[in-house]
Amino acid sequence: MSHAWGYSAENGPEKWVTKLPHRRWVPASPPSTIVPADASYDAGLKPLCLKYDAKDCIDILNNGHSFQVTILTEGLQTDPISGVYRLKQFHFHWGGAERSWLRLHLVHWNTKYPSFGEAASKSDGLAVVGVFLKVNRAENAQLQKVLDTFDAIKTKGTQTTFPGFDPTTLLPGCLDYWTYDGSLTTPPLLESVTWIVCKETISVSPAQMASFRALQFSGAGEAACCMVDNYRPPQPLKGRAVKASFQ
Ligand SMILES: NS(=O)(=O)c1ccc2oc(=S)[nH]c2c1
Ligand SMILES: [Zn+2]
Repeated sequence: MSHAWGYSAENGPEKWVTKLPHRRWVPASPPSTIVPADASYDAGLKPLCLKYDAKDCIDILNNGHSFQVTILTEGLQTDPISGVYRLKQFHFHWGGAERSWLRLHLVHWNTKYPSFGEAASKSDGLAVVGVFLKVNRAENAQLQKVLDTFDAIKTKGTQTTFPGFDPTTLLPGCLDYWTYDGSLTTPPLLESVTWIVCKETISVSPAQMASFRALQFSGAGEAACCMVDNYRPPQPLKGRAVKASFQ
């Protein structure tokens, strides 16, 4: 596997900061769990309104860290921060003791900037909607459409078309959320993310969790390395305020 960043002991989160020599500190990315008592209700926060049109769904790619679905559609219409954000891609992270959790990240960029790349370097450039997924008996039928592509994207660098998928089908029914400023959870760890984390979770079955863990970090022809624990461990809030859209 390449010496680039990853999630192993050799190239994992403890080593990432060494790859960012210009950084004297490790930017705080979102804590993996939010302590509701630490959040303060903000009546000024707008309802989370997510509208995506599946007609421009592009493809699904195993990028060696996770898999990512790229969709070119309208994104957040209104949001806790001003401006219109466009969905760029969504992906997942998964792991934990007893293989117990997954995180969905819907990545949006502020269209006041000319591109995602430009936006990613600006403090108000990105908005990532996070949804926690819990493993229990229930199976999410819409999510299964994503998992049905896994045979075609088993190894790093493989991709396949993924037409007509609407990511809103993966969202919980209630869109109450917490929001706070943070960073990307993977290199380059840019501090350009407004995190918007849904209070409600969605469920996946153990069989669906096993499908995620059967993907591989490794490329075809390399020693197989299962894609597991592809997440950055929880980071301290470092004094960042967490606001809640609900009481
Ligand atoms: N995991 S995440 O913080 O949502 C996220 C979103 C977009 C990204 O683009 C690069 S490059 N790294 C990224 C990490
Ligand atoms: Zn992510």
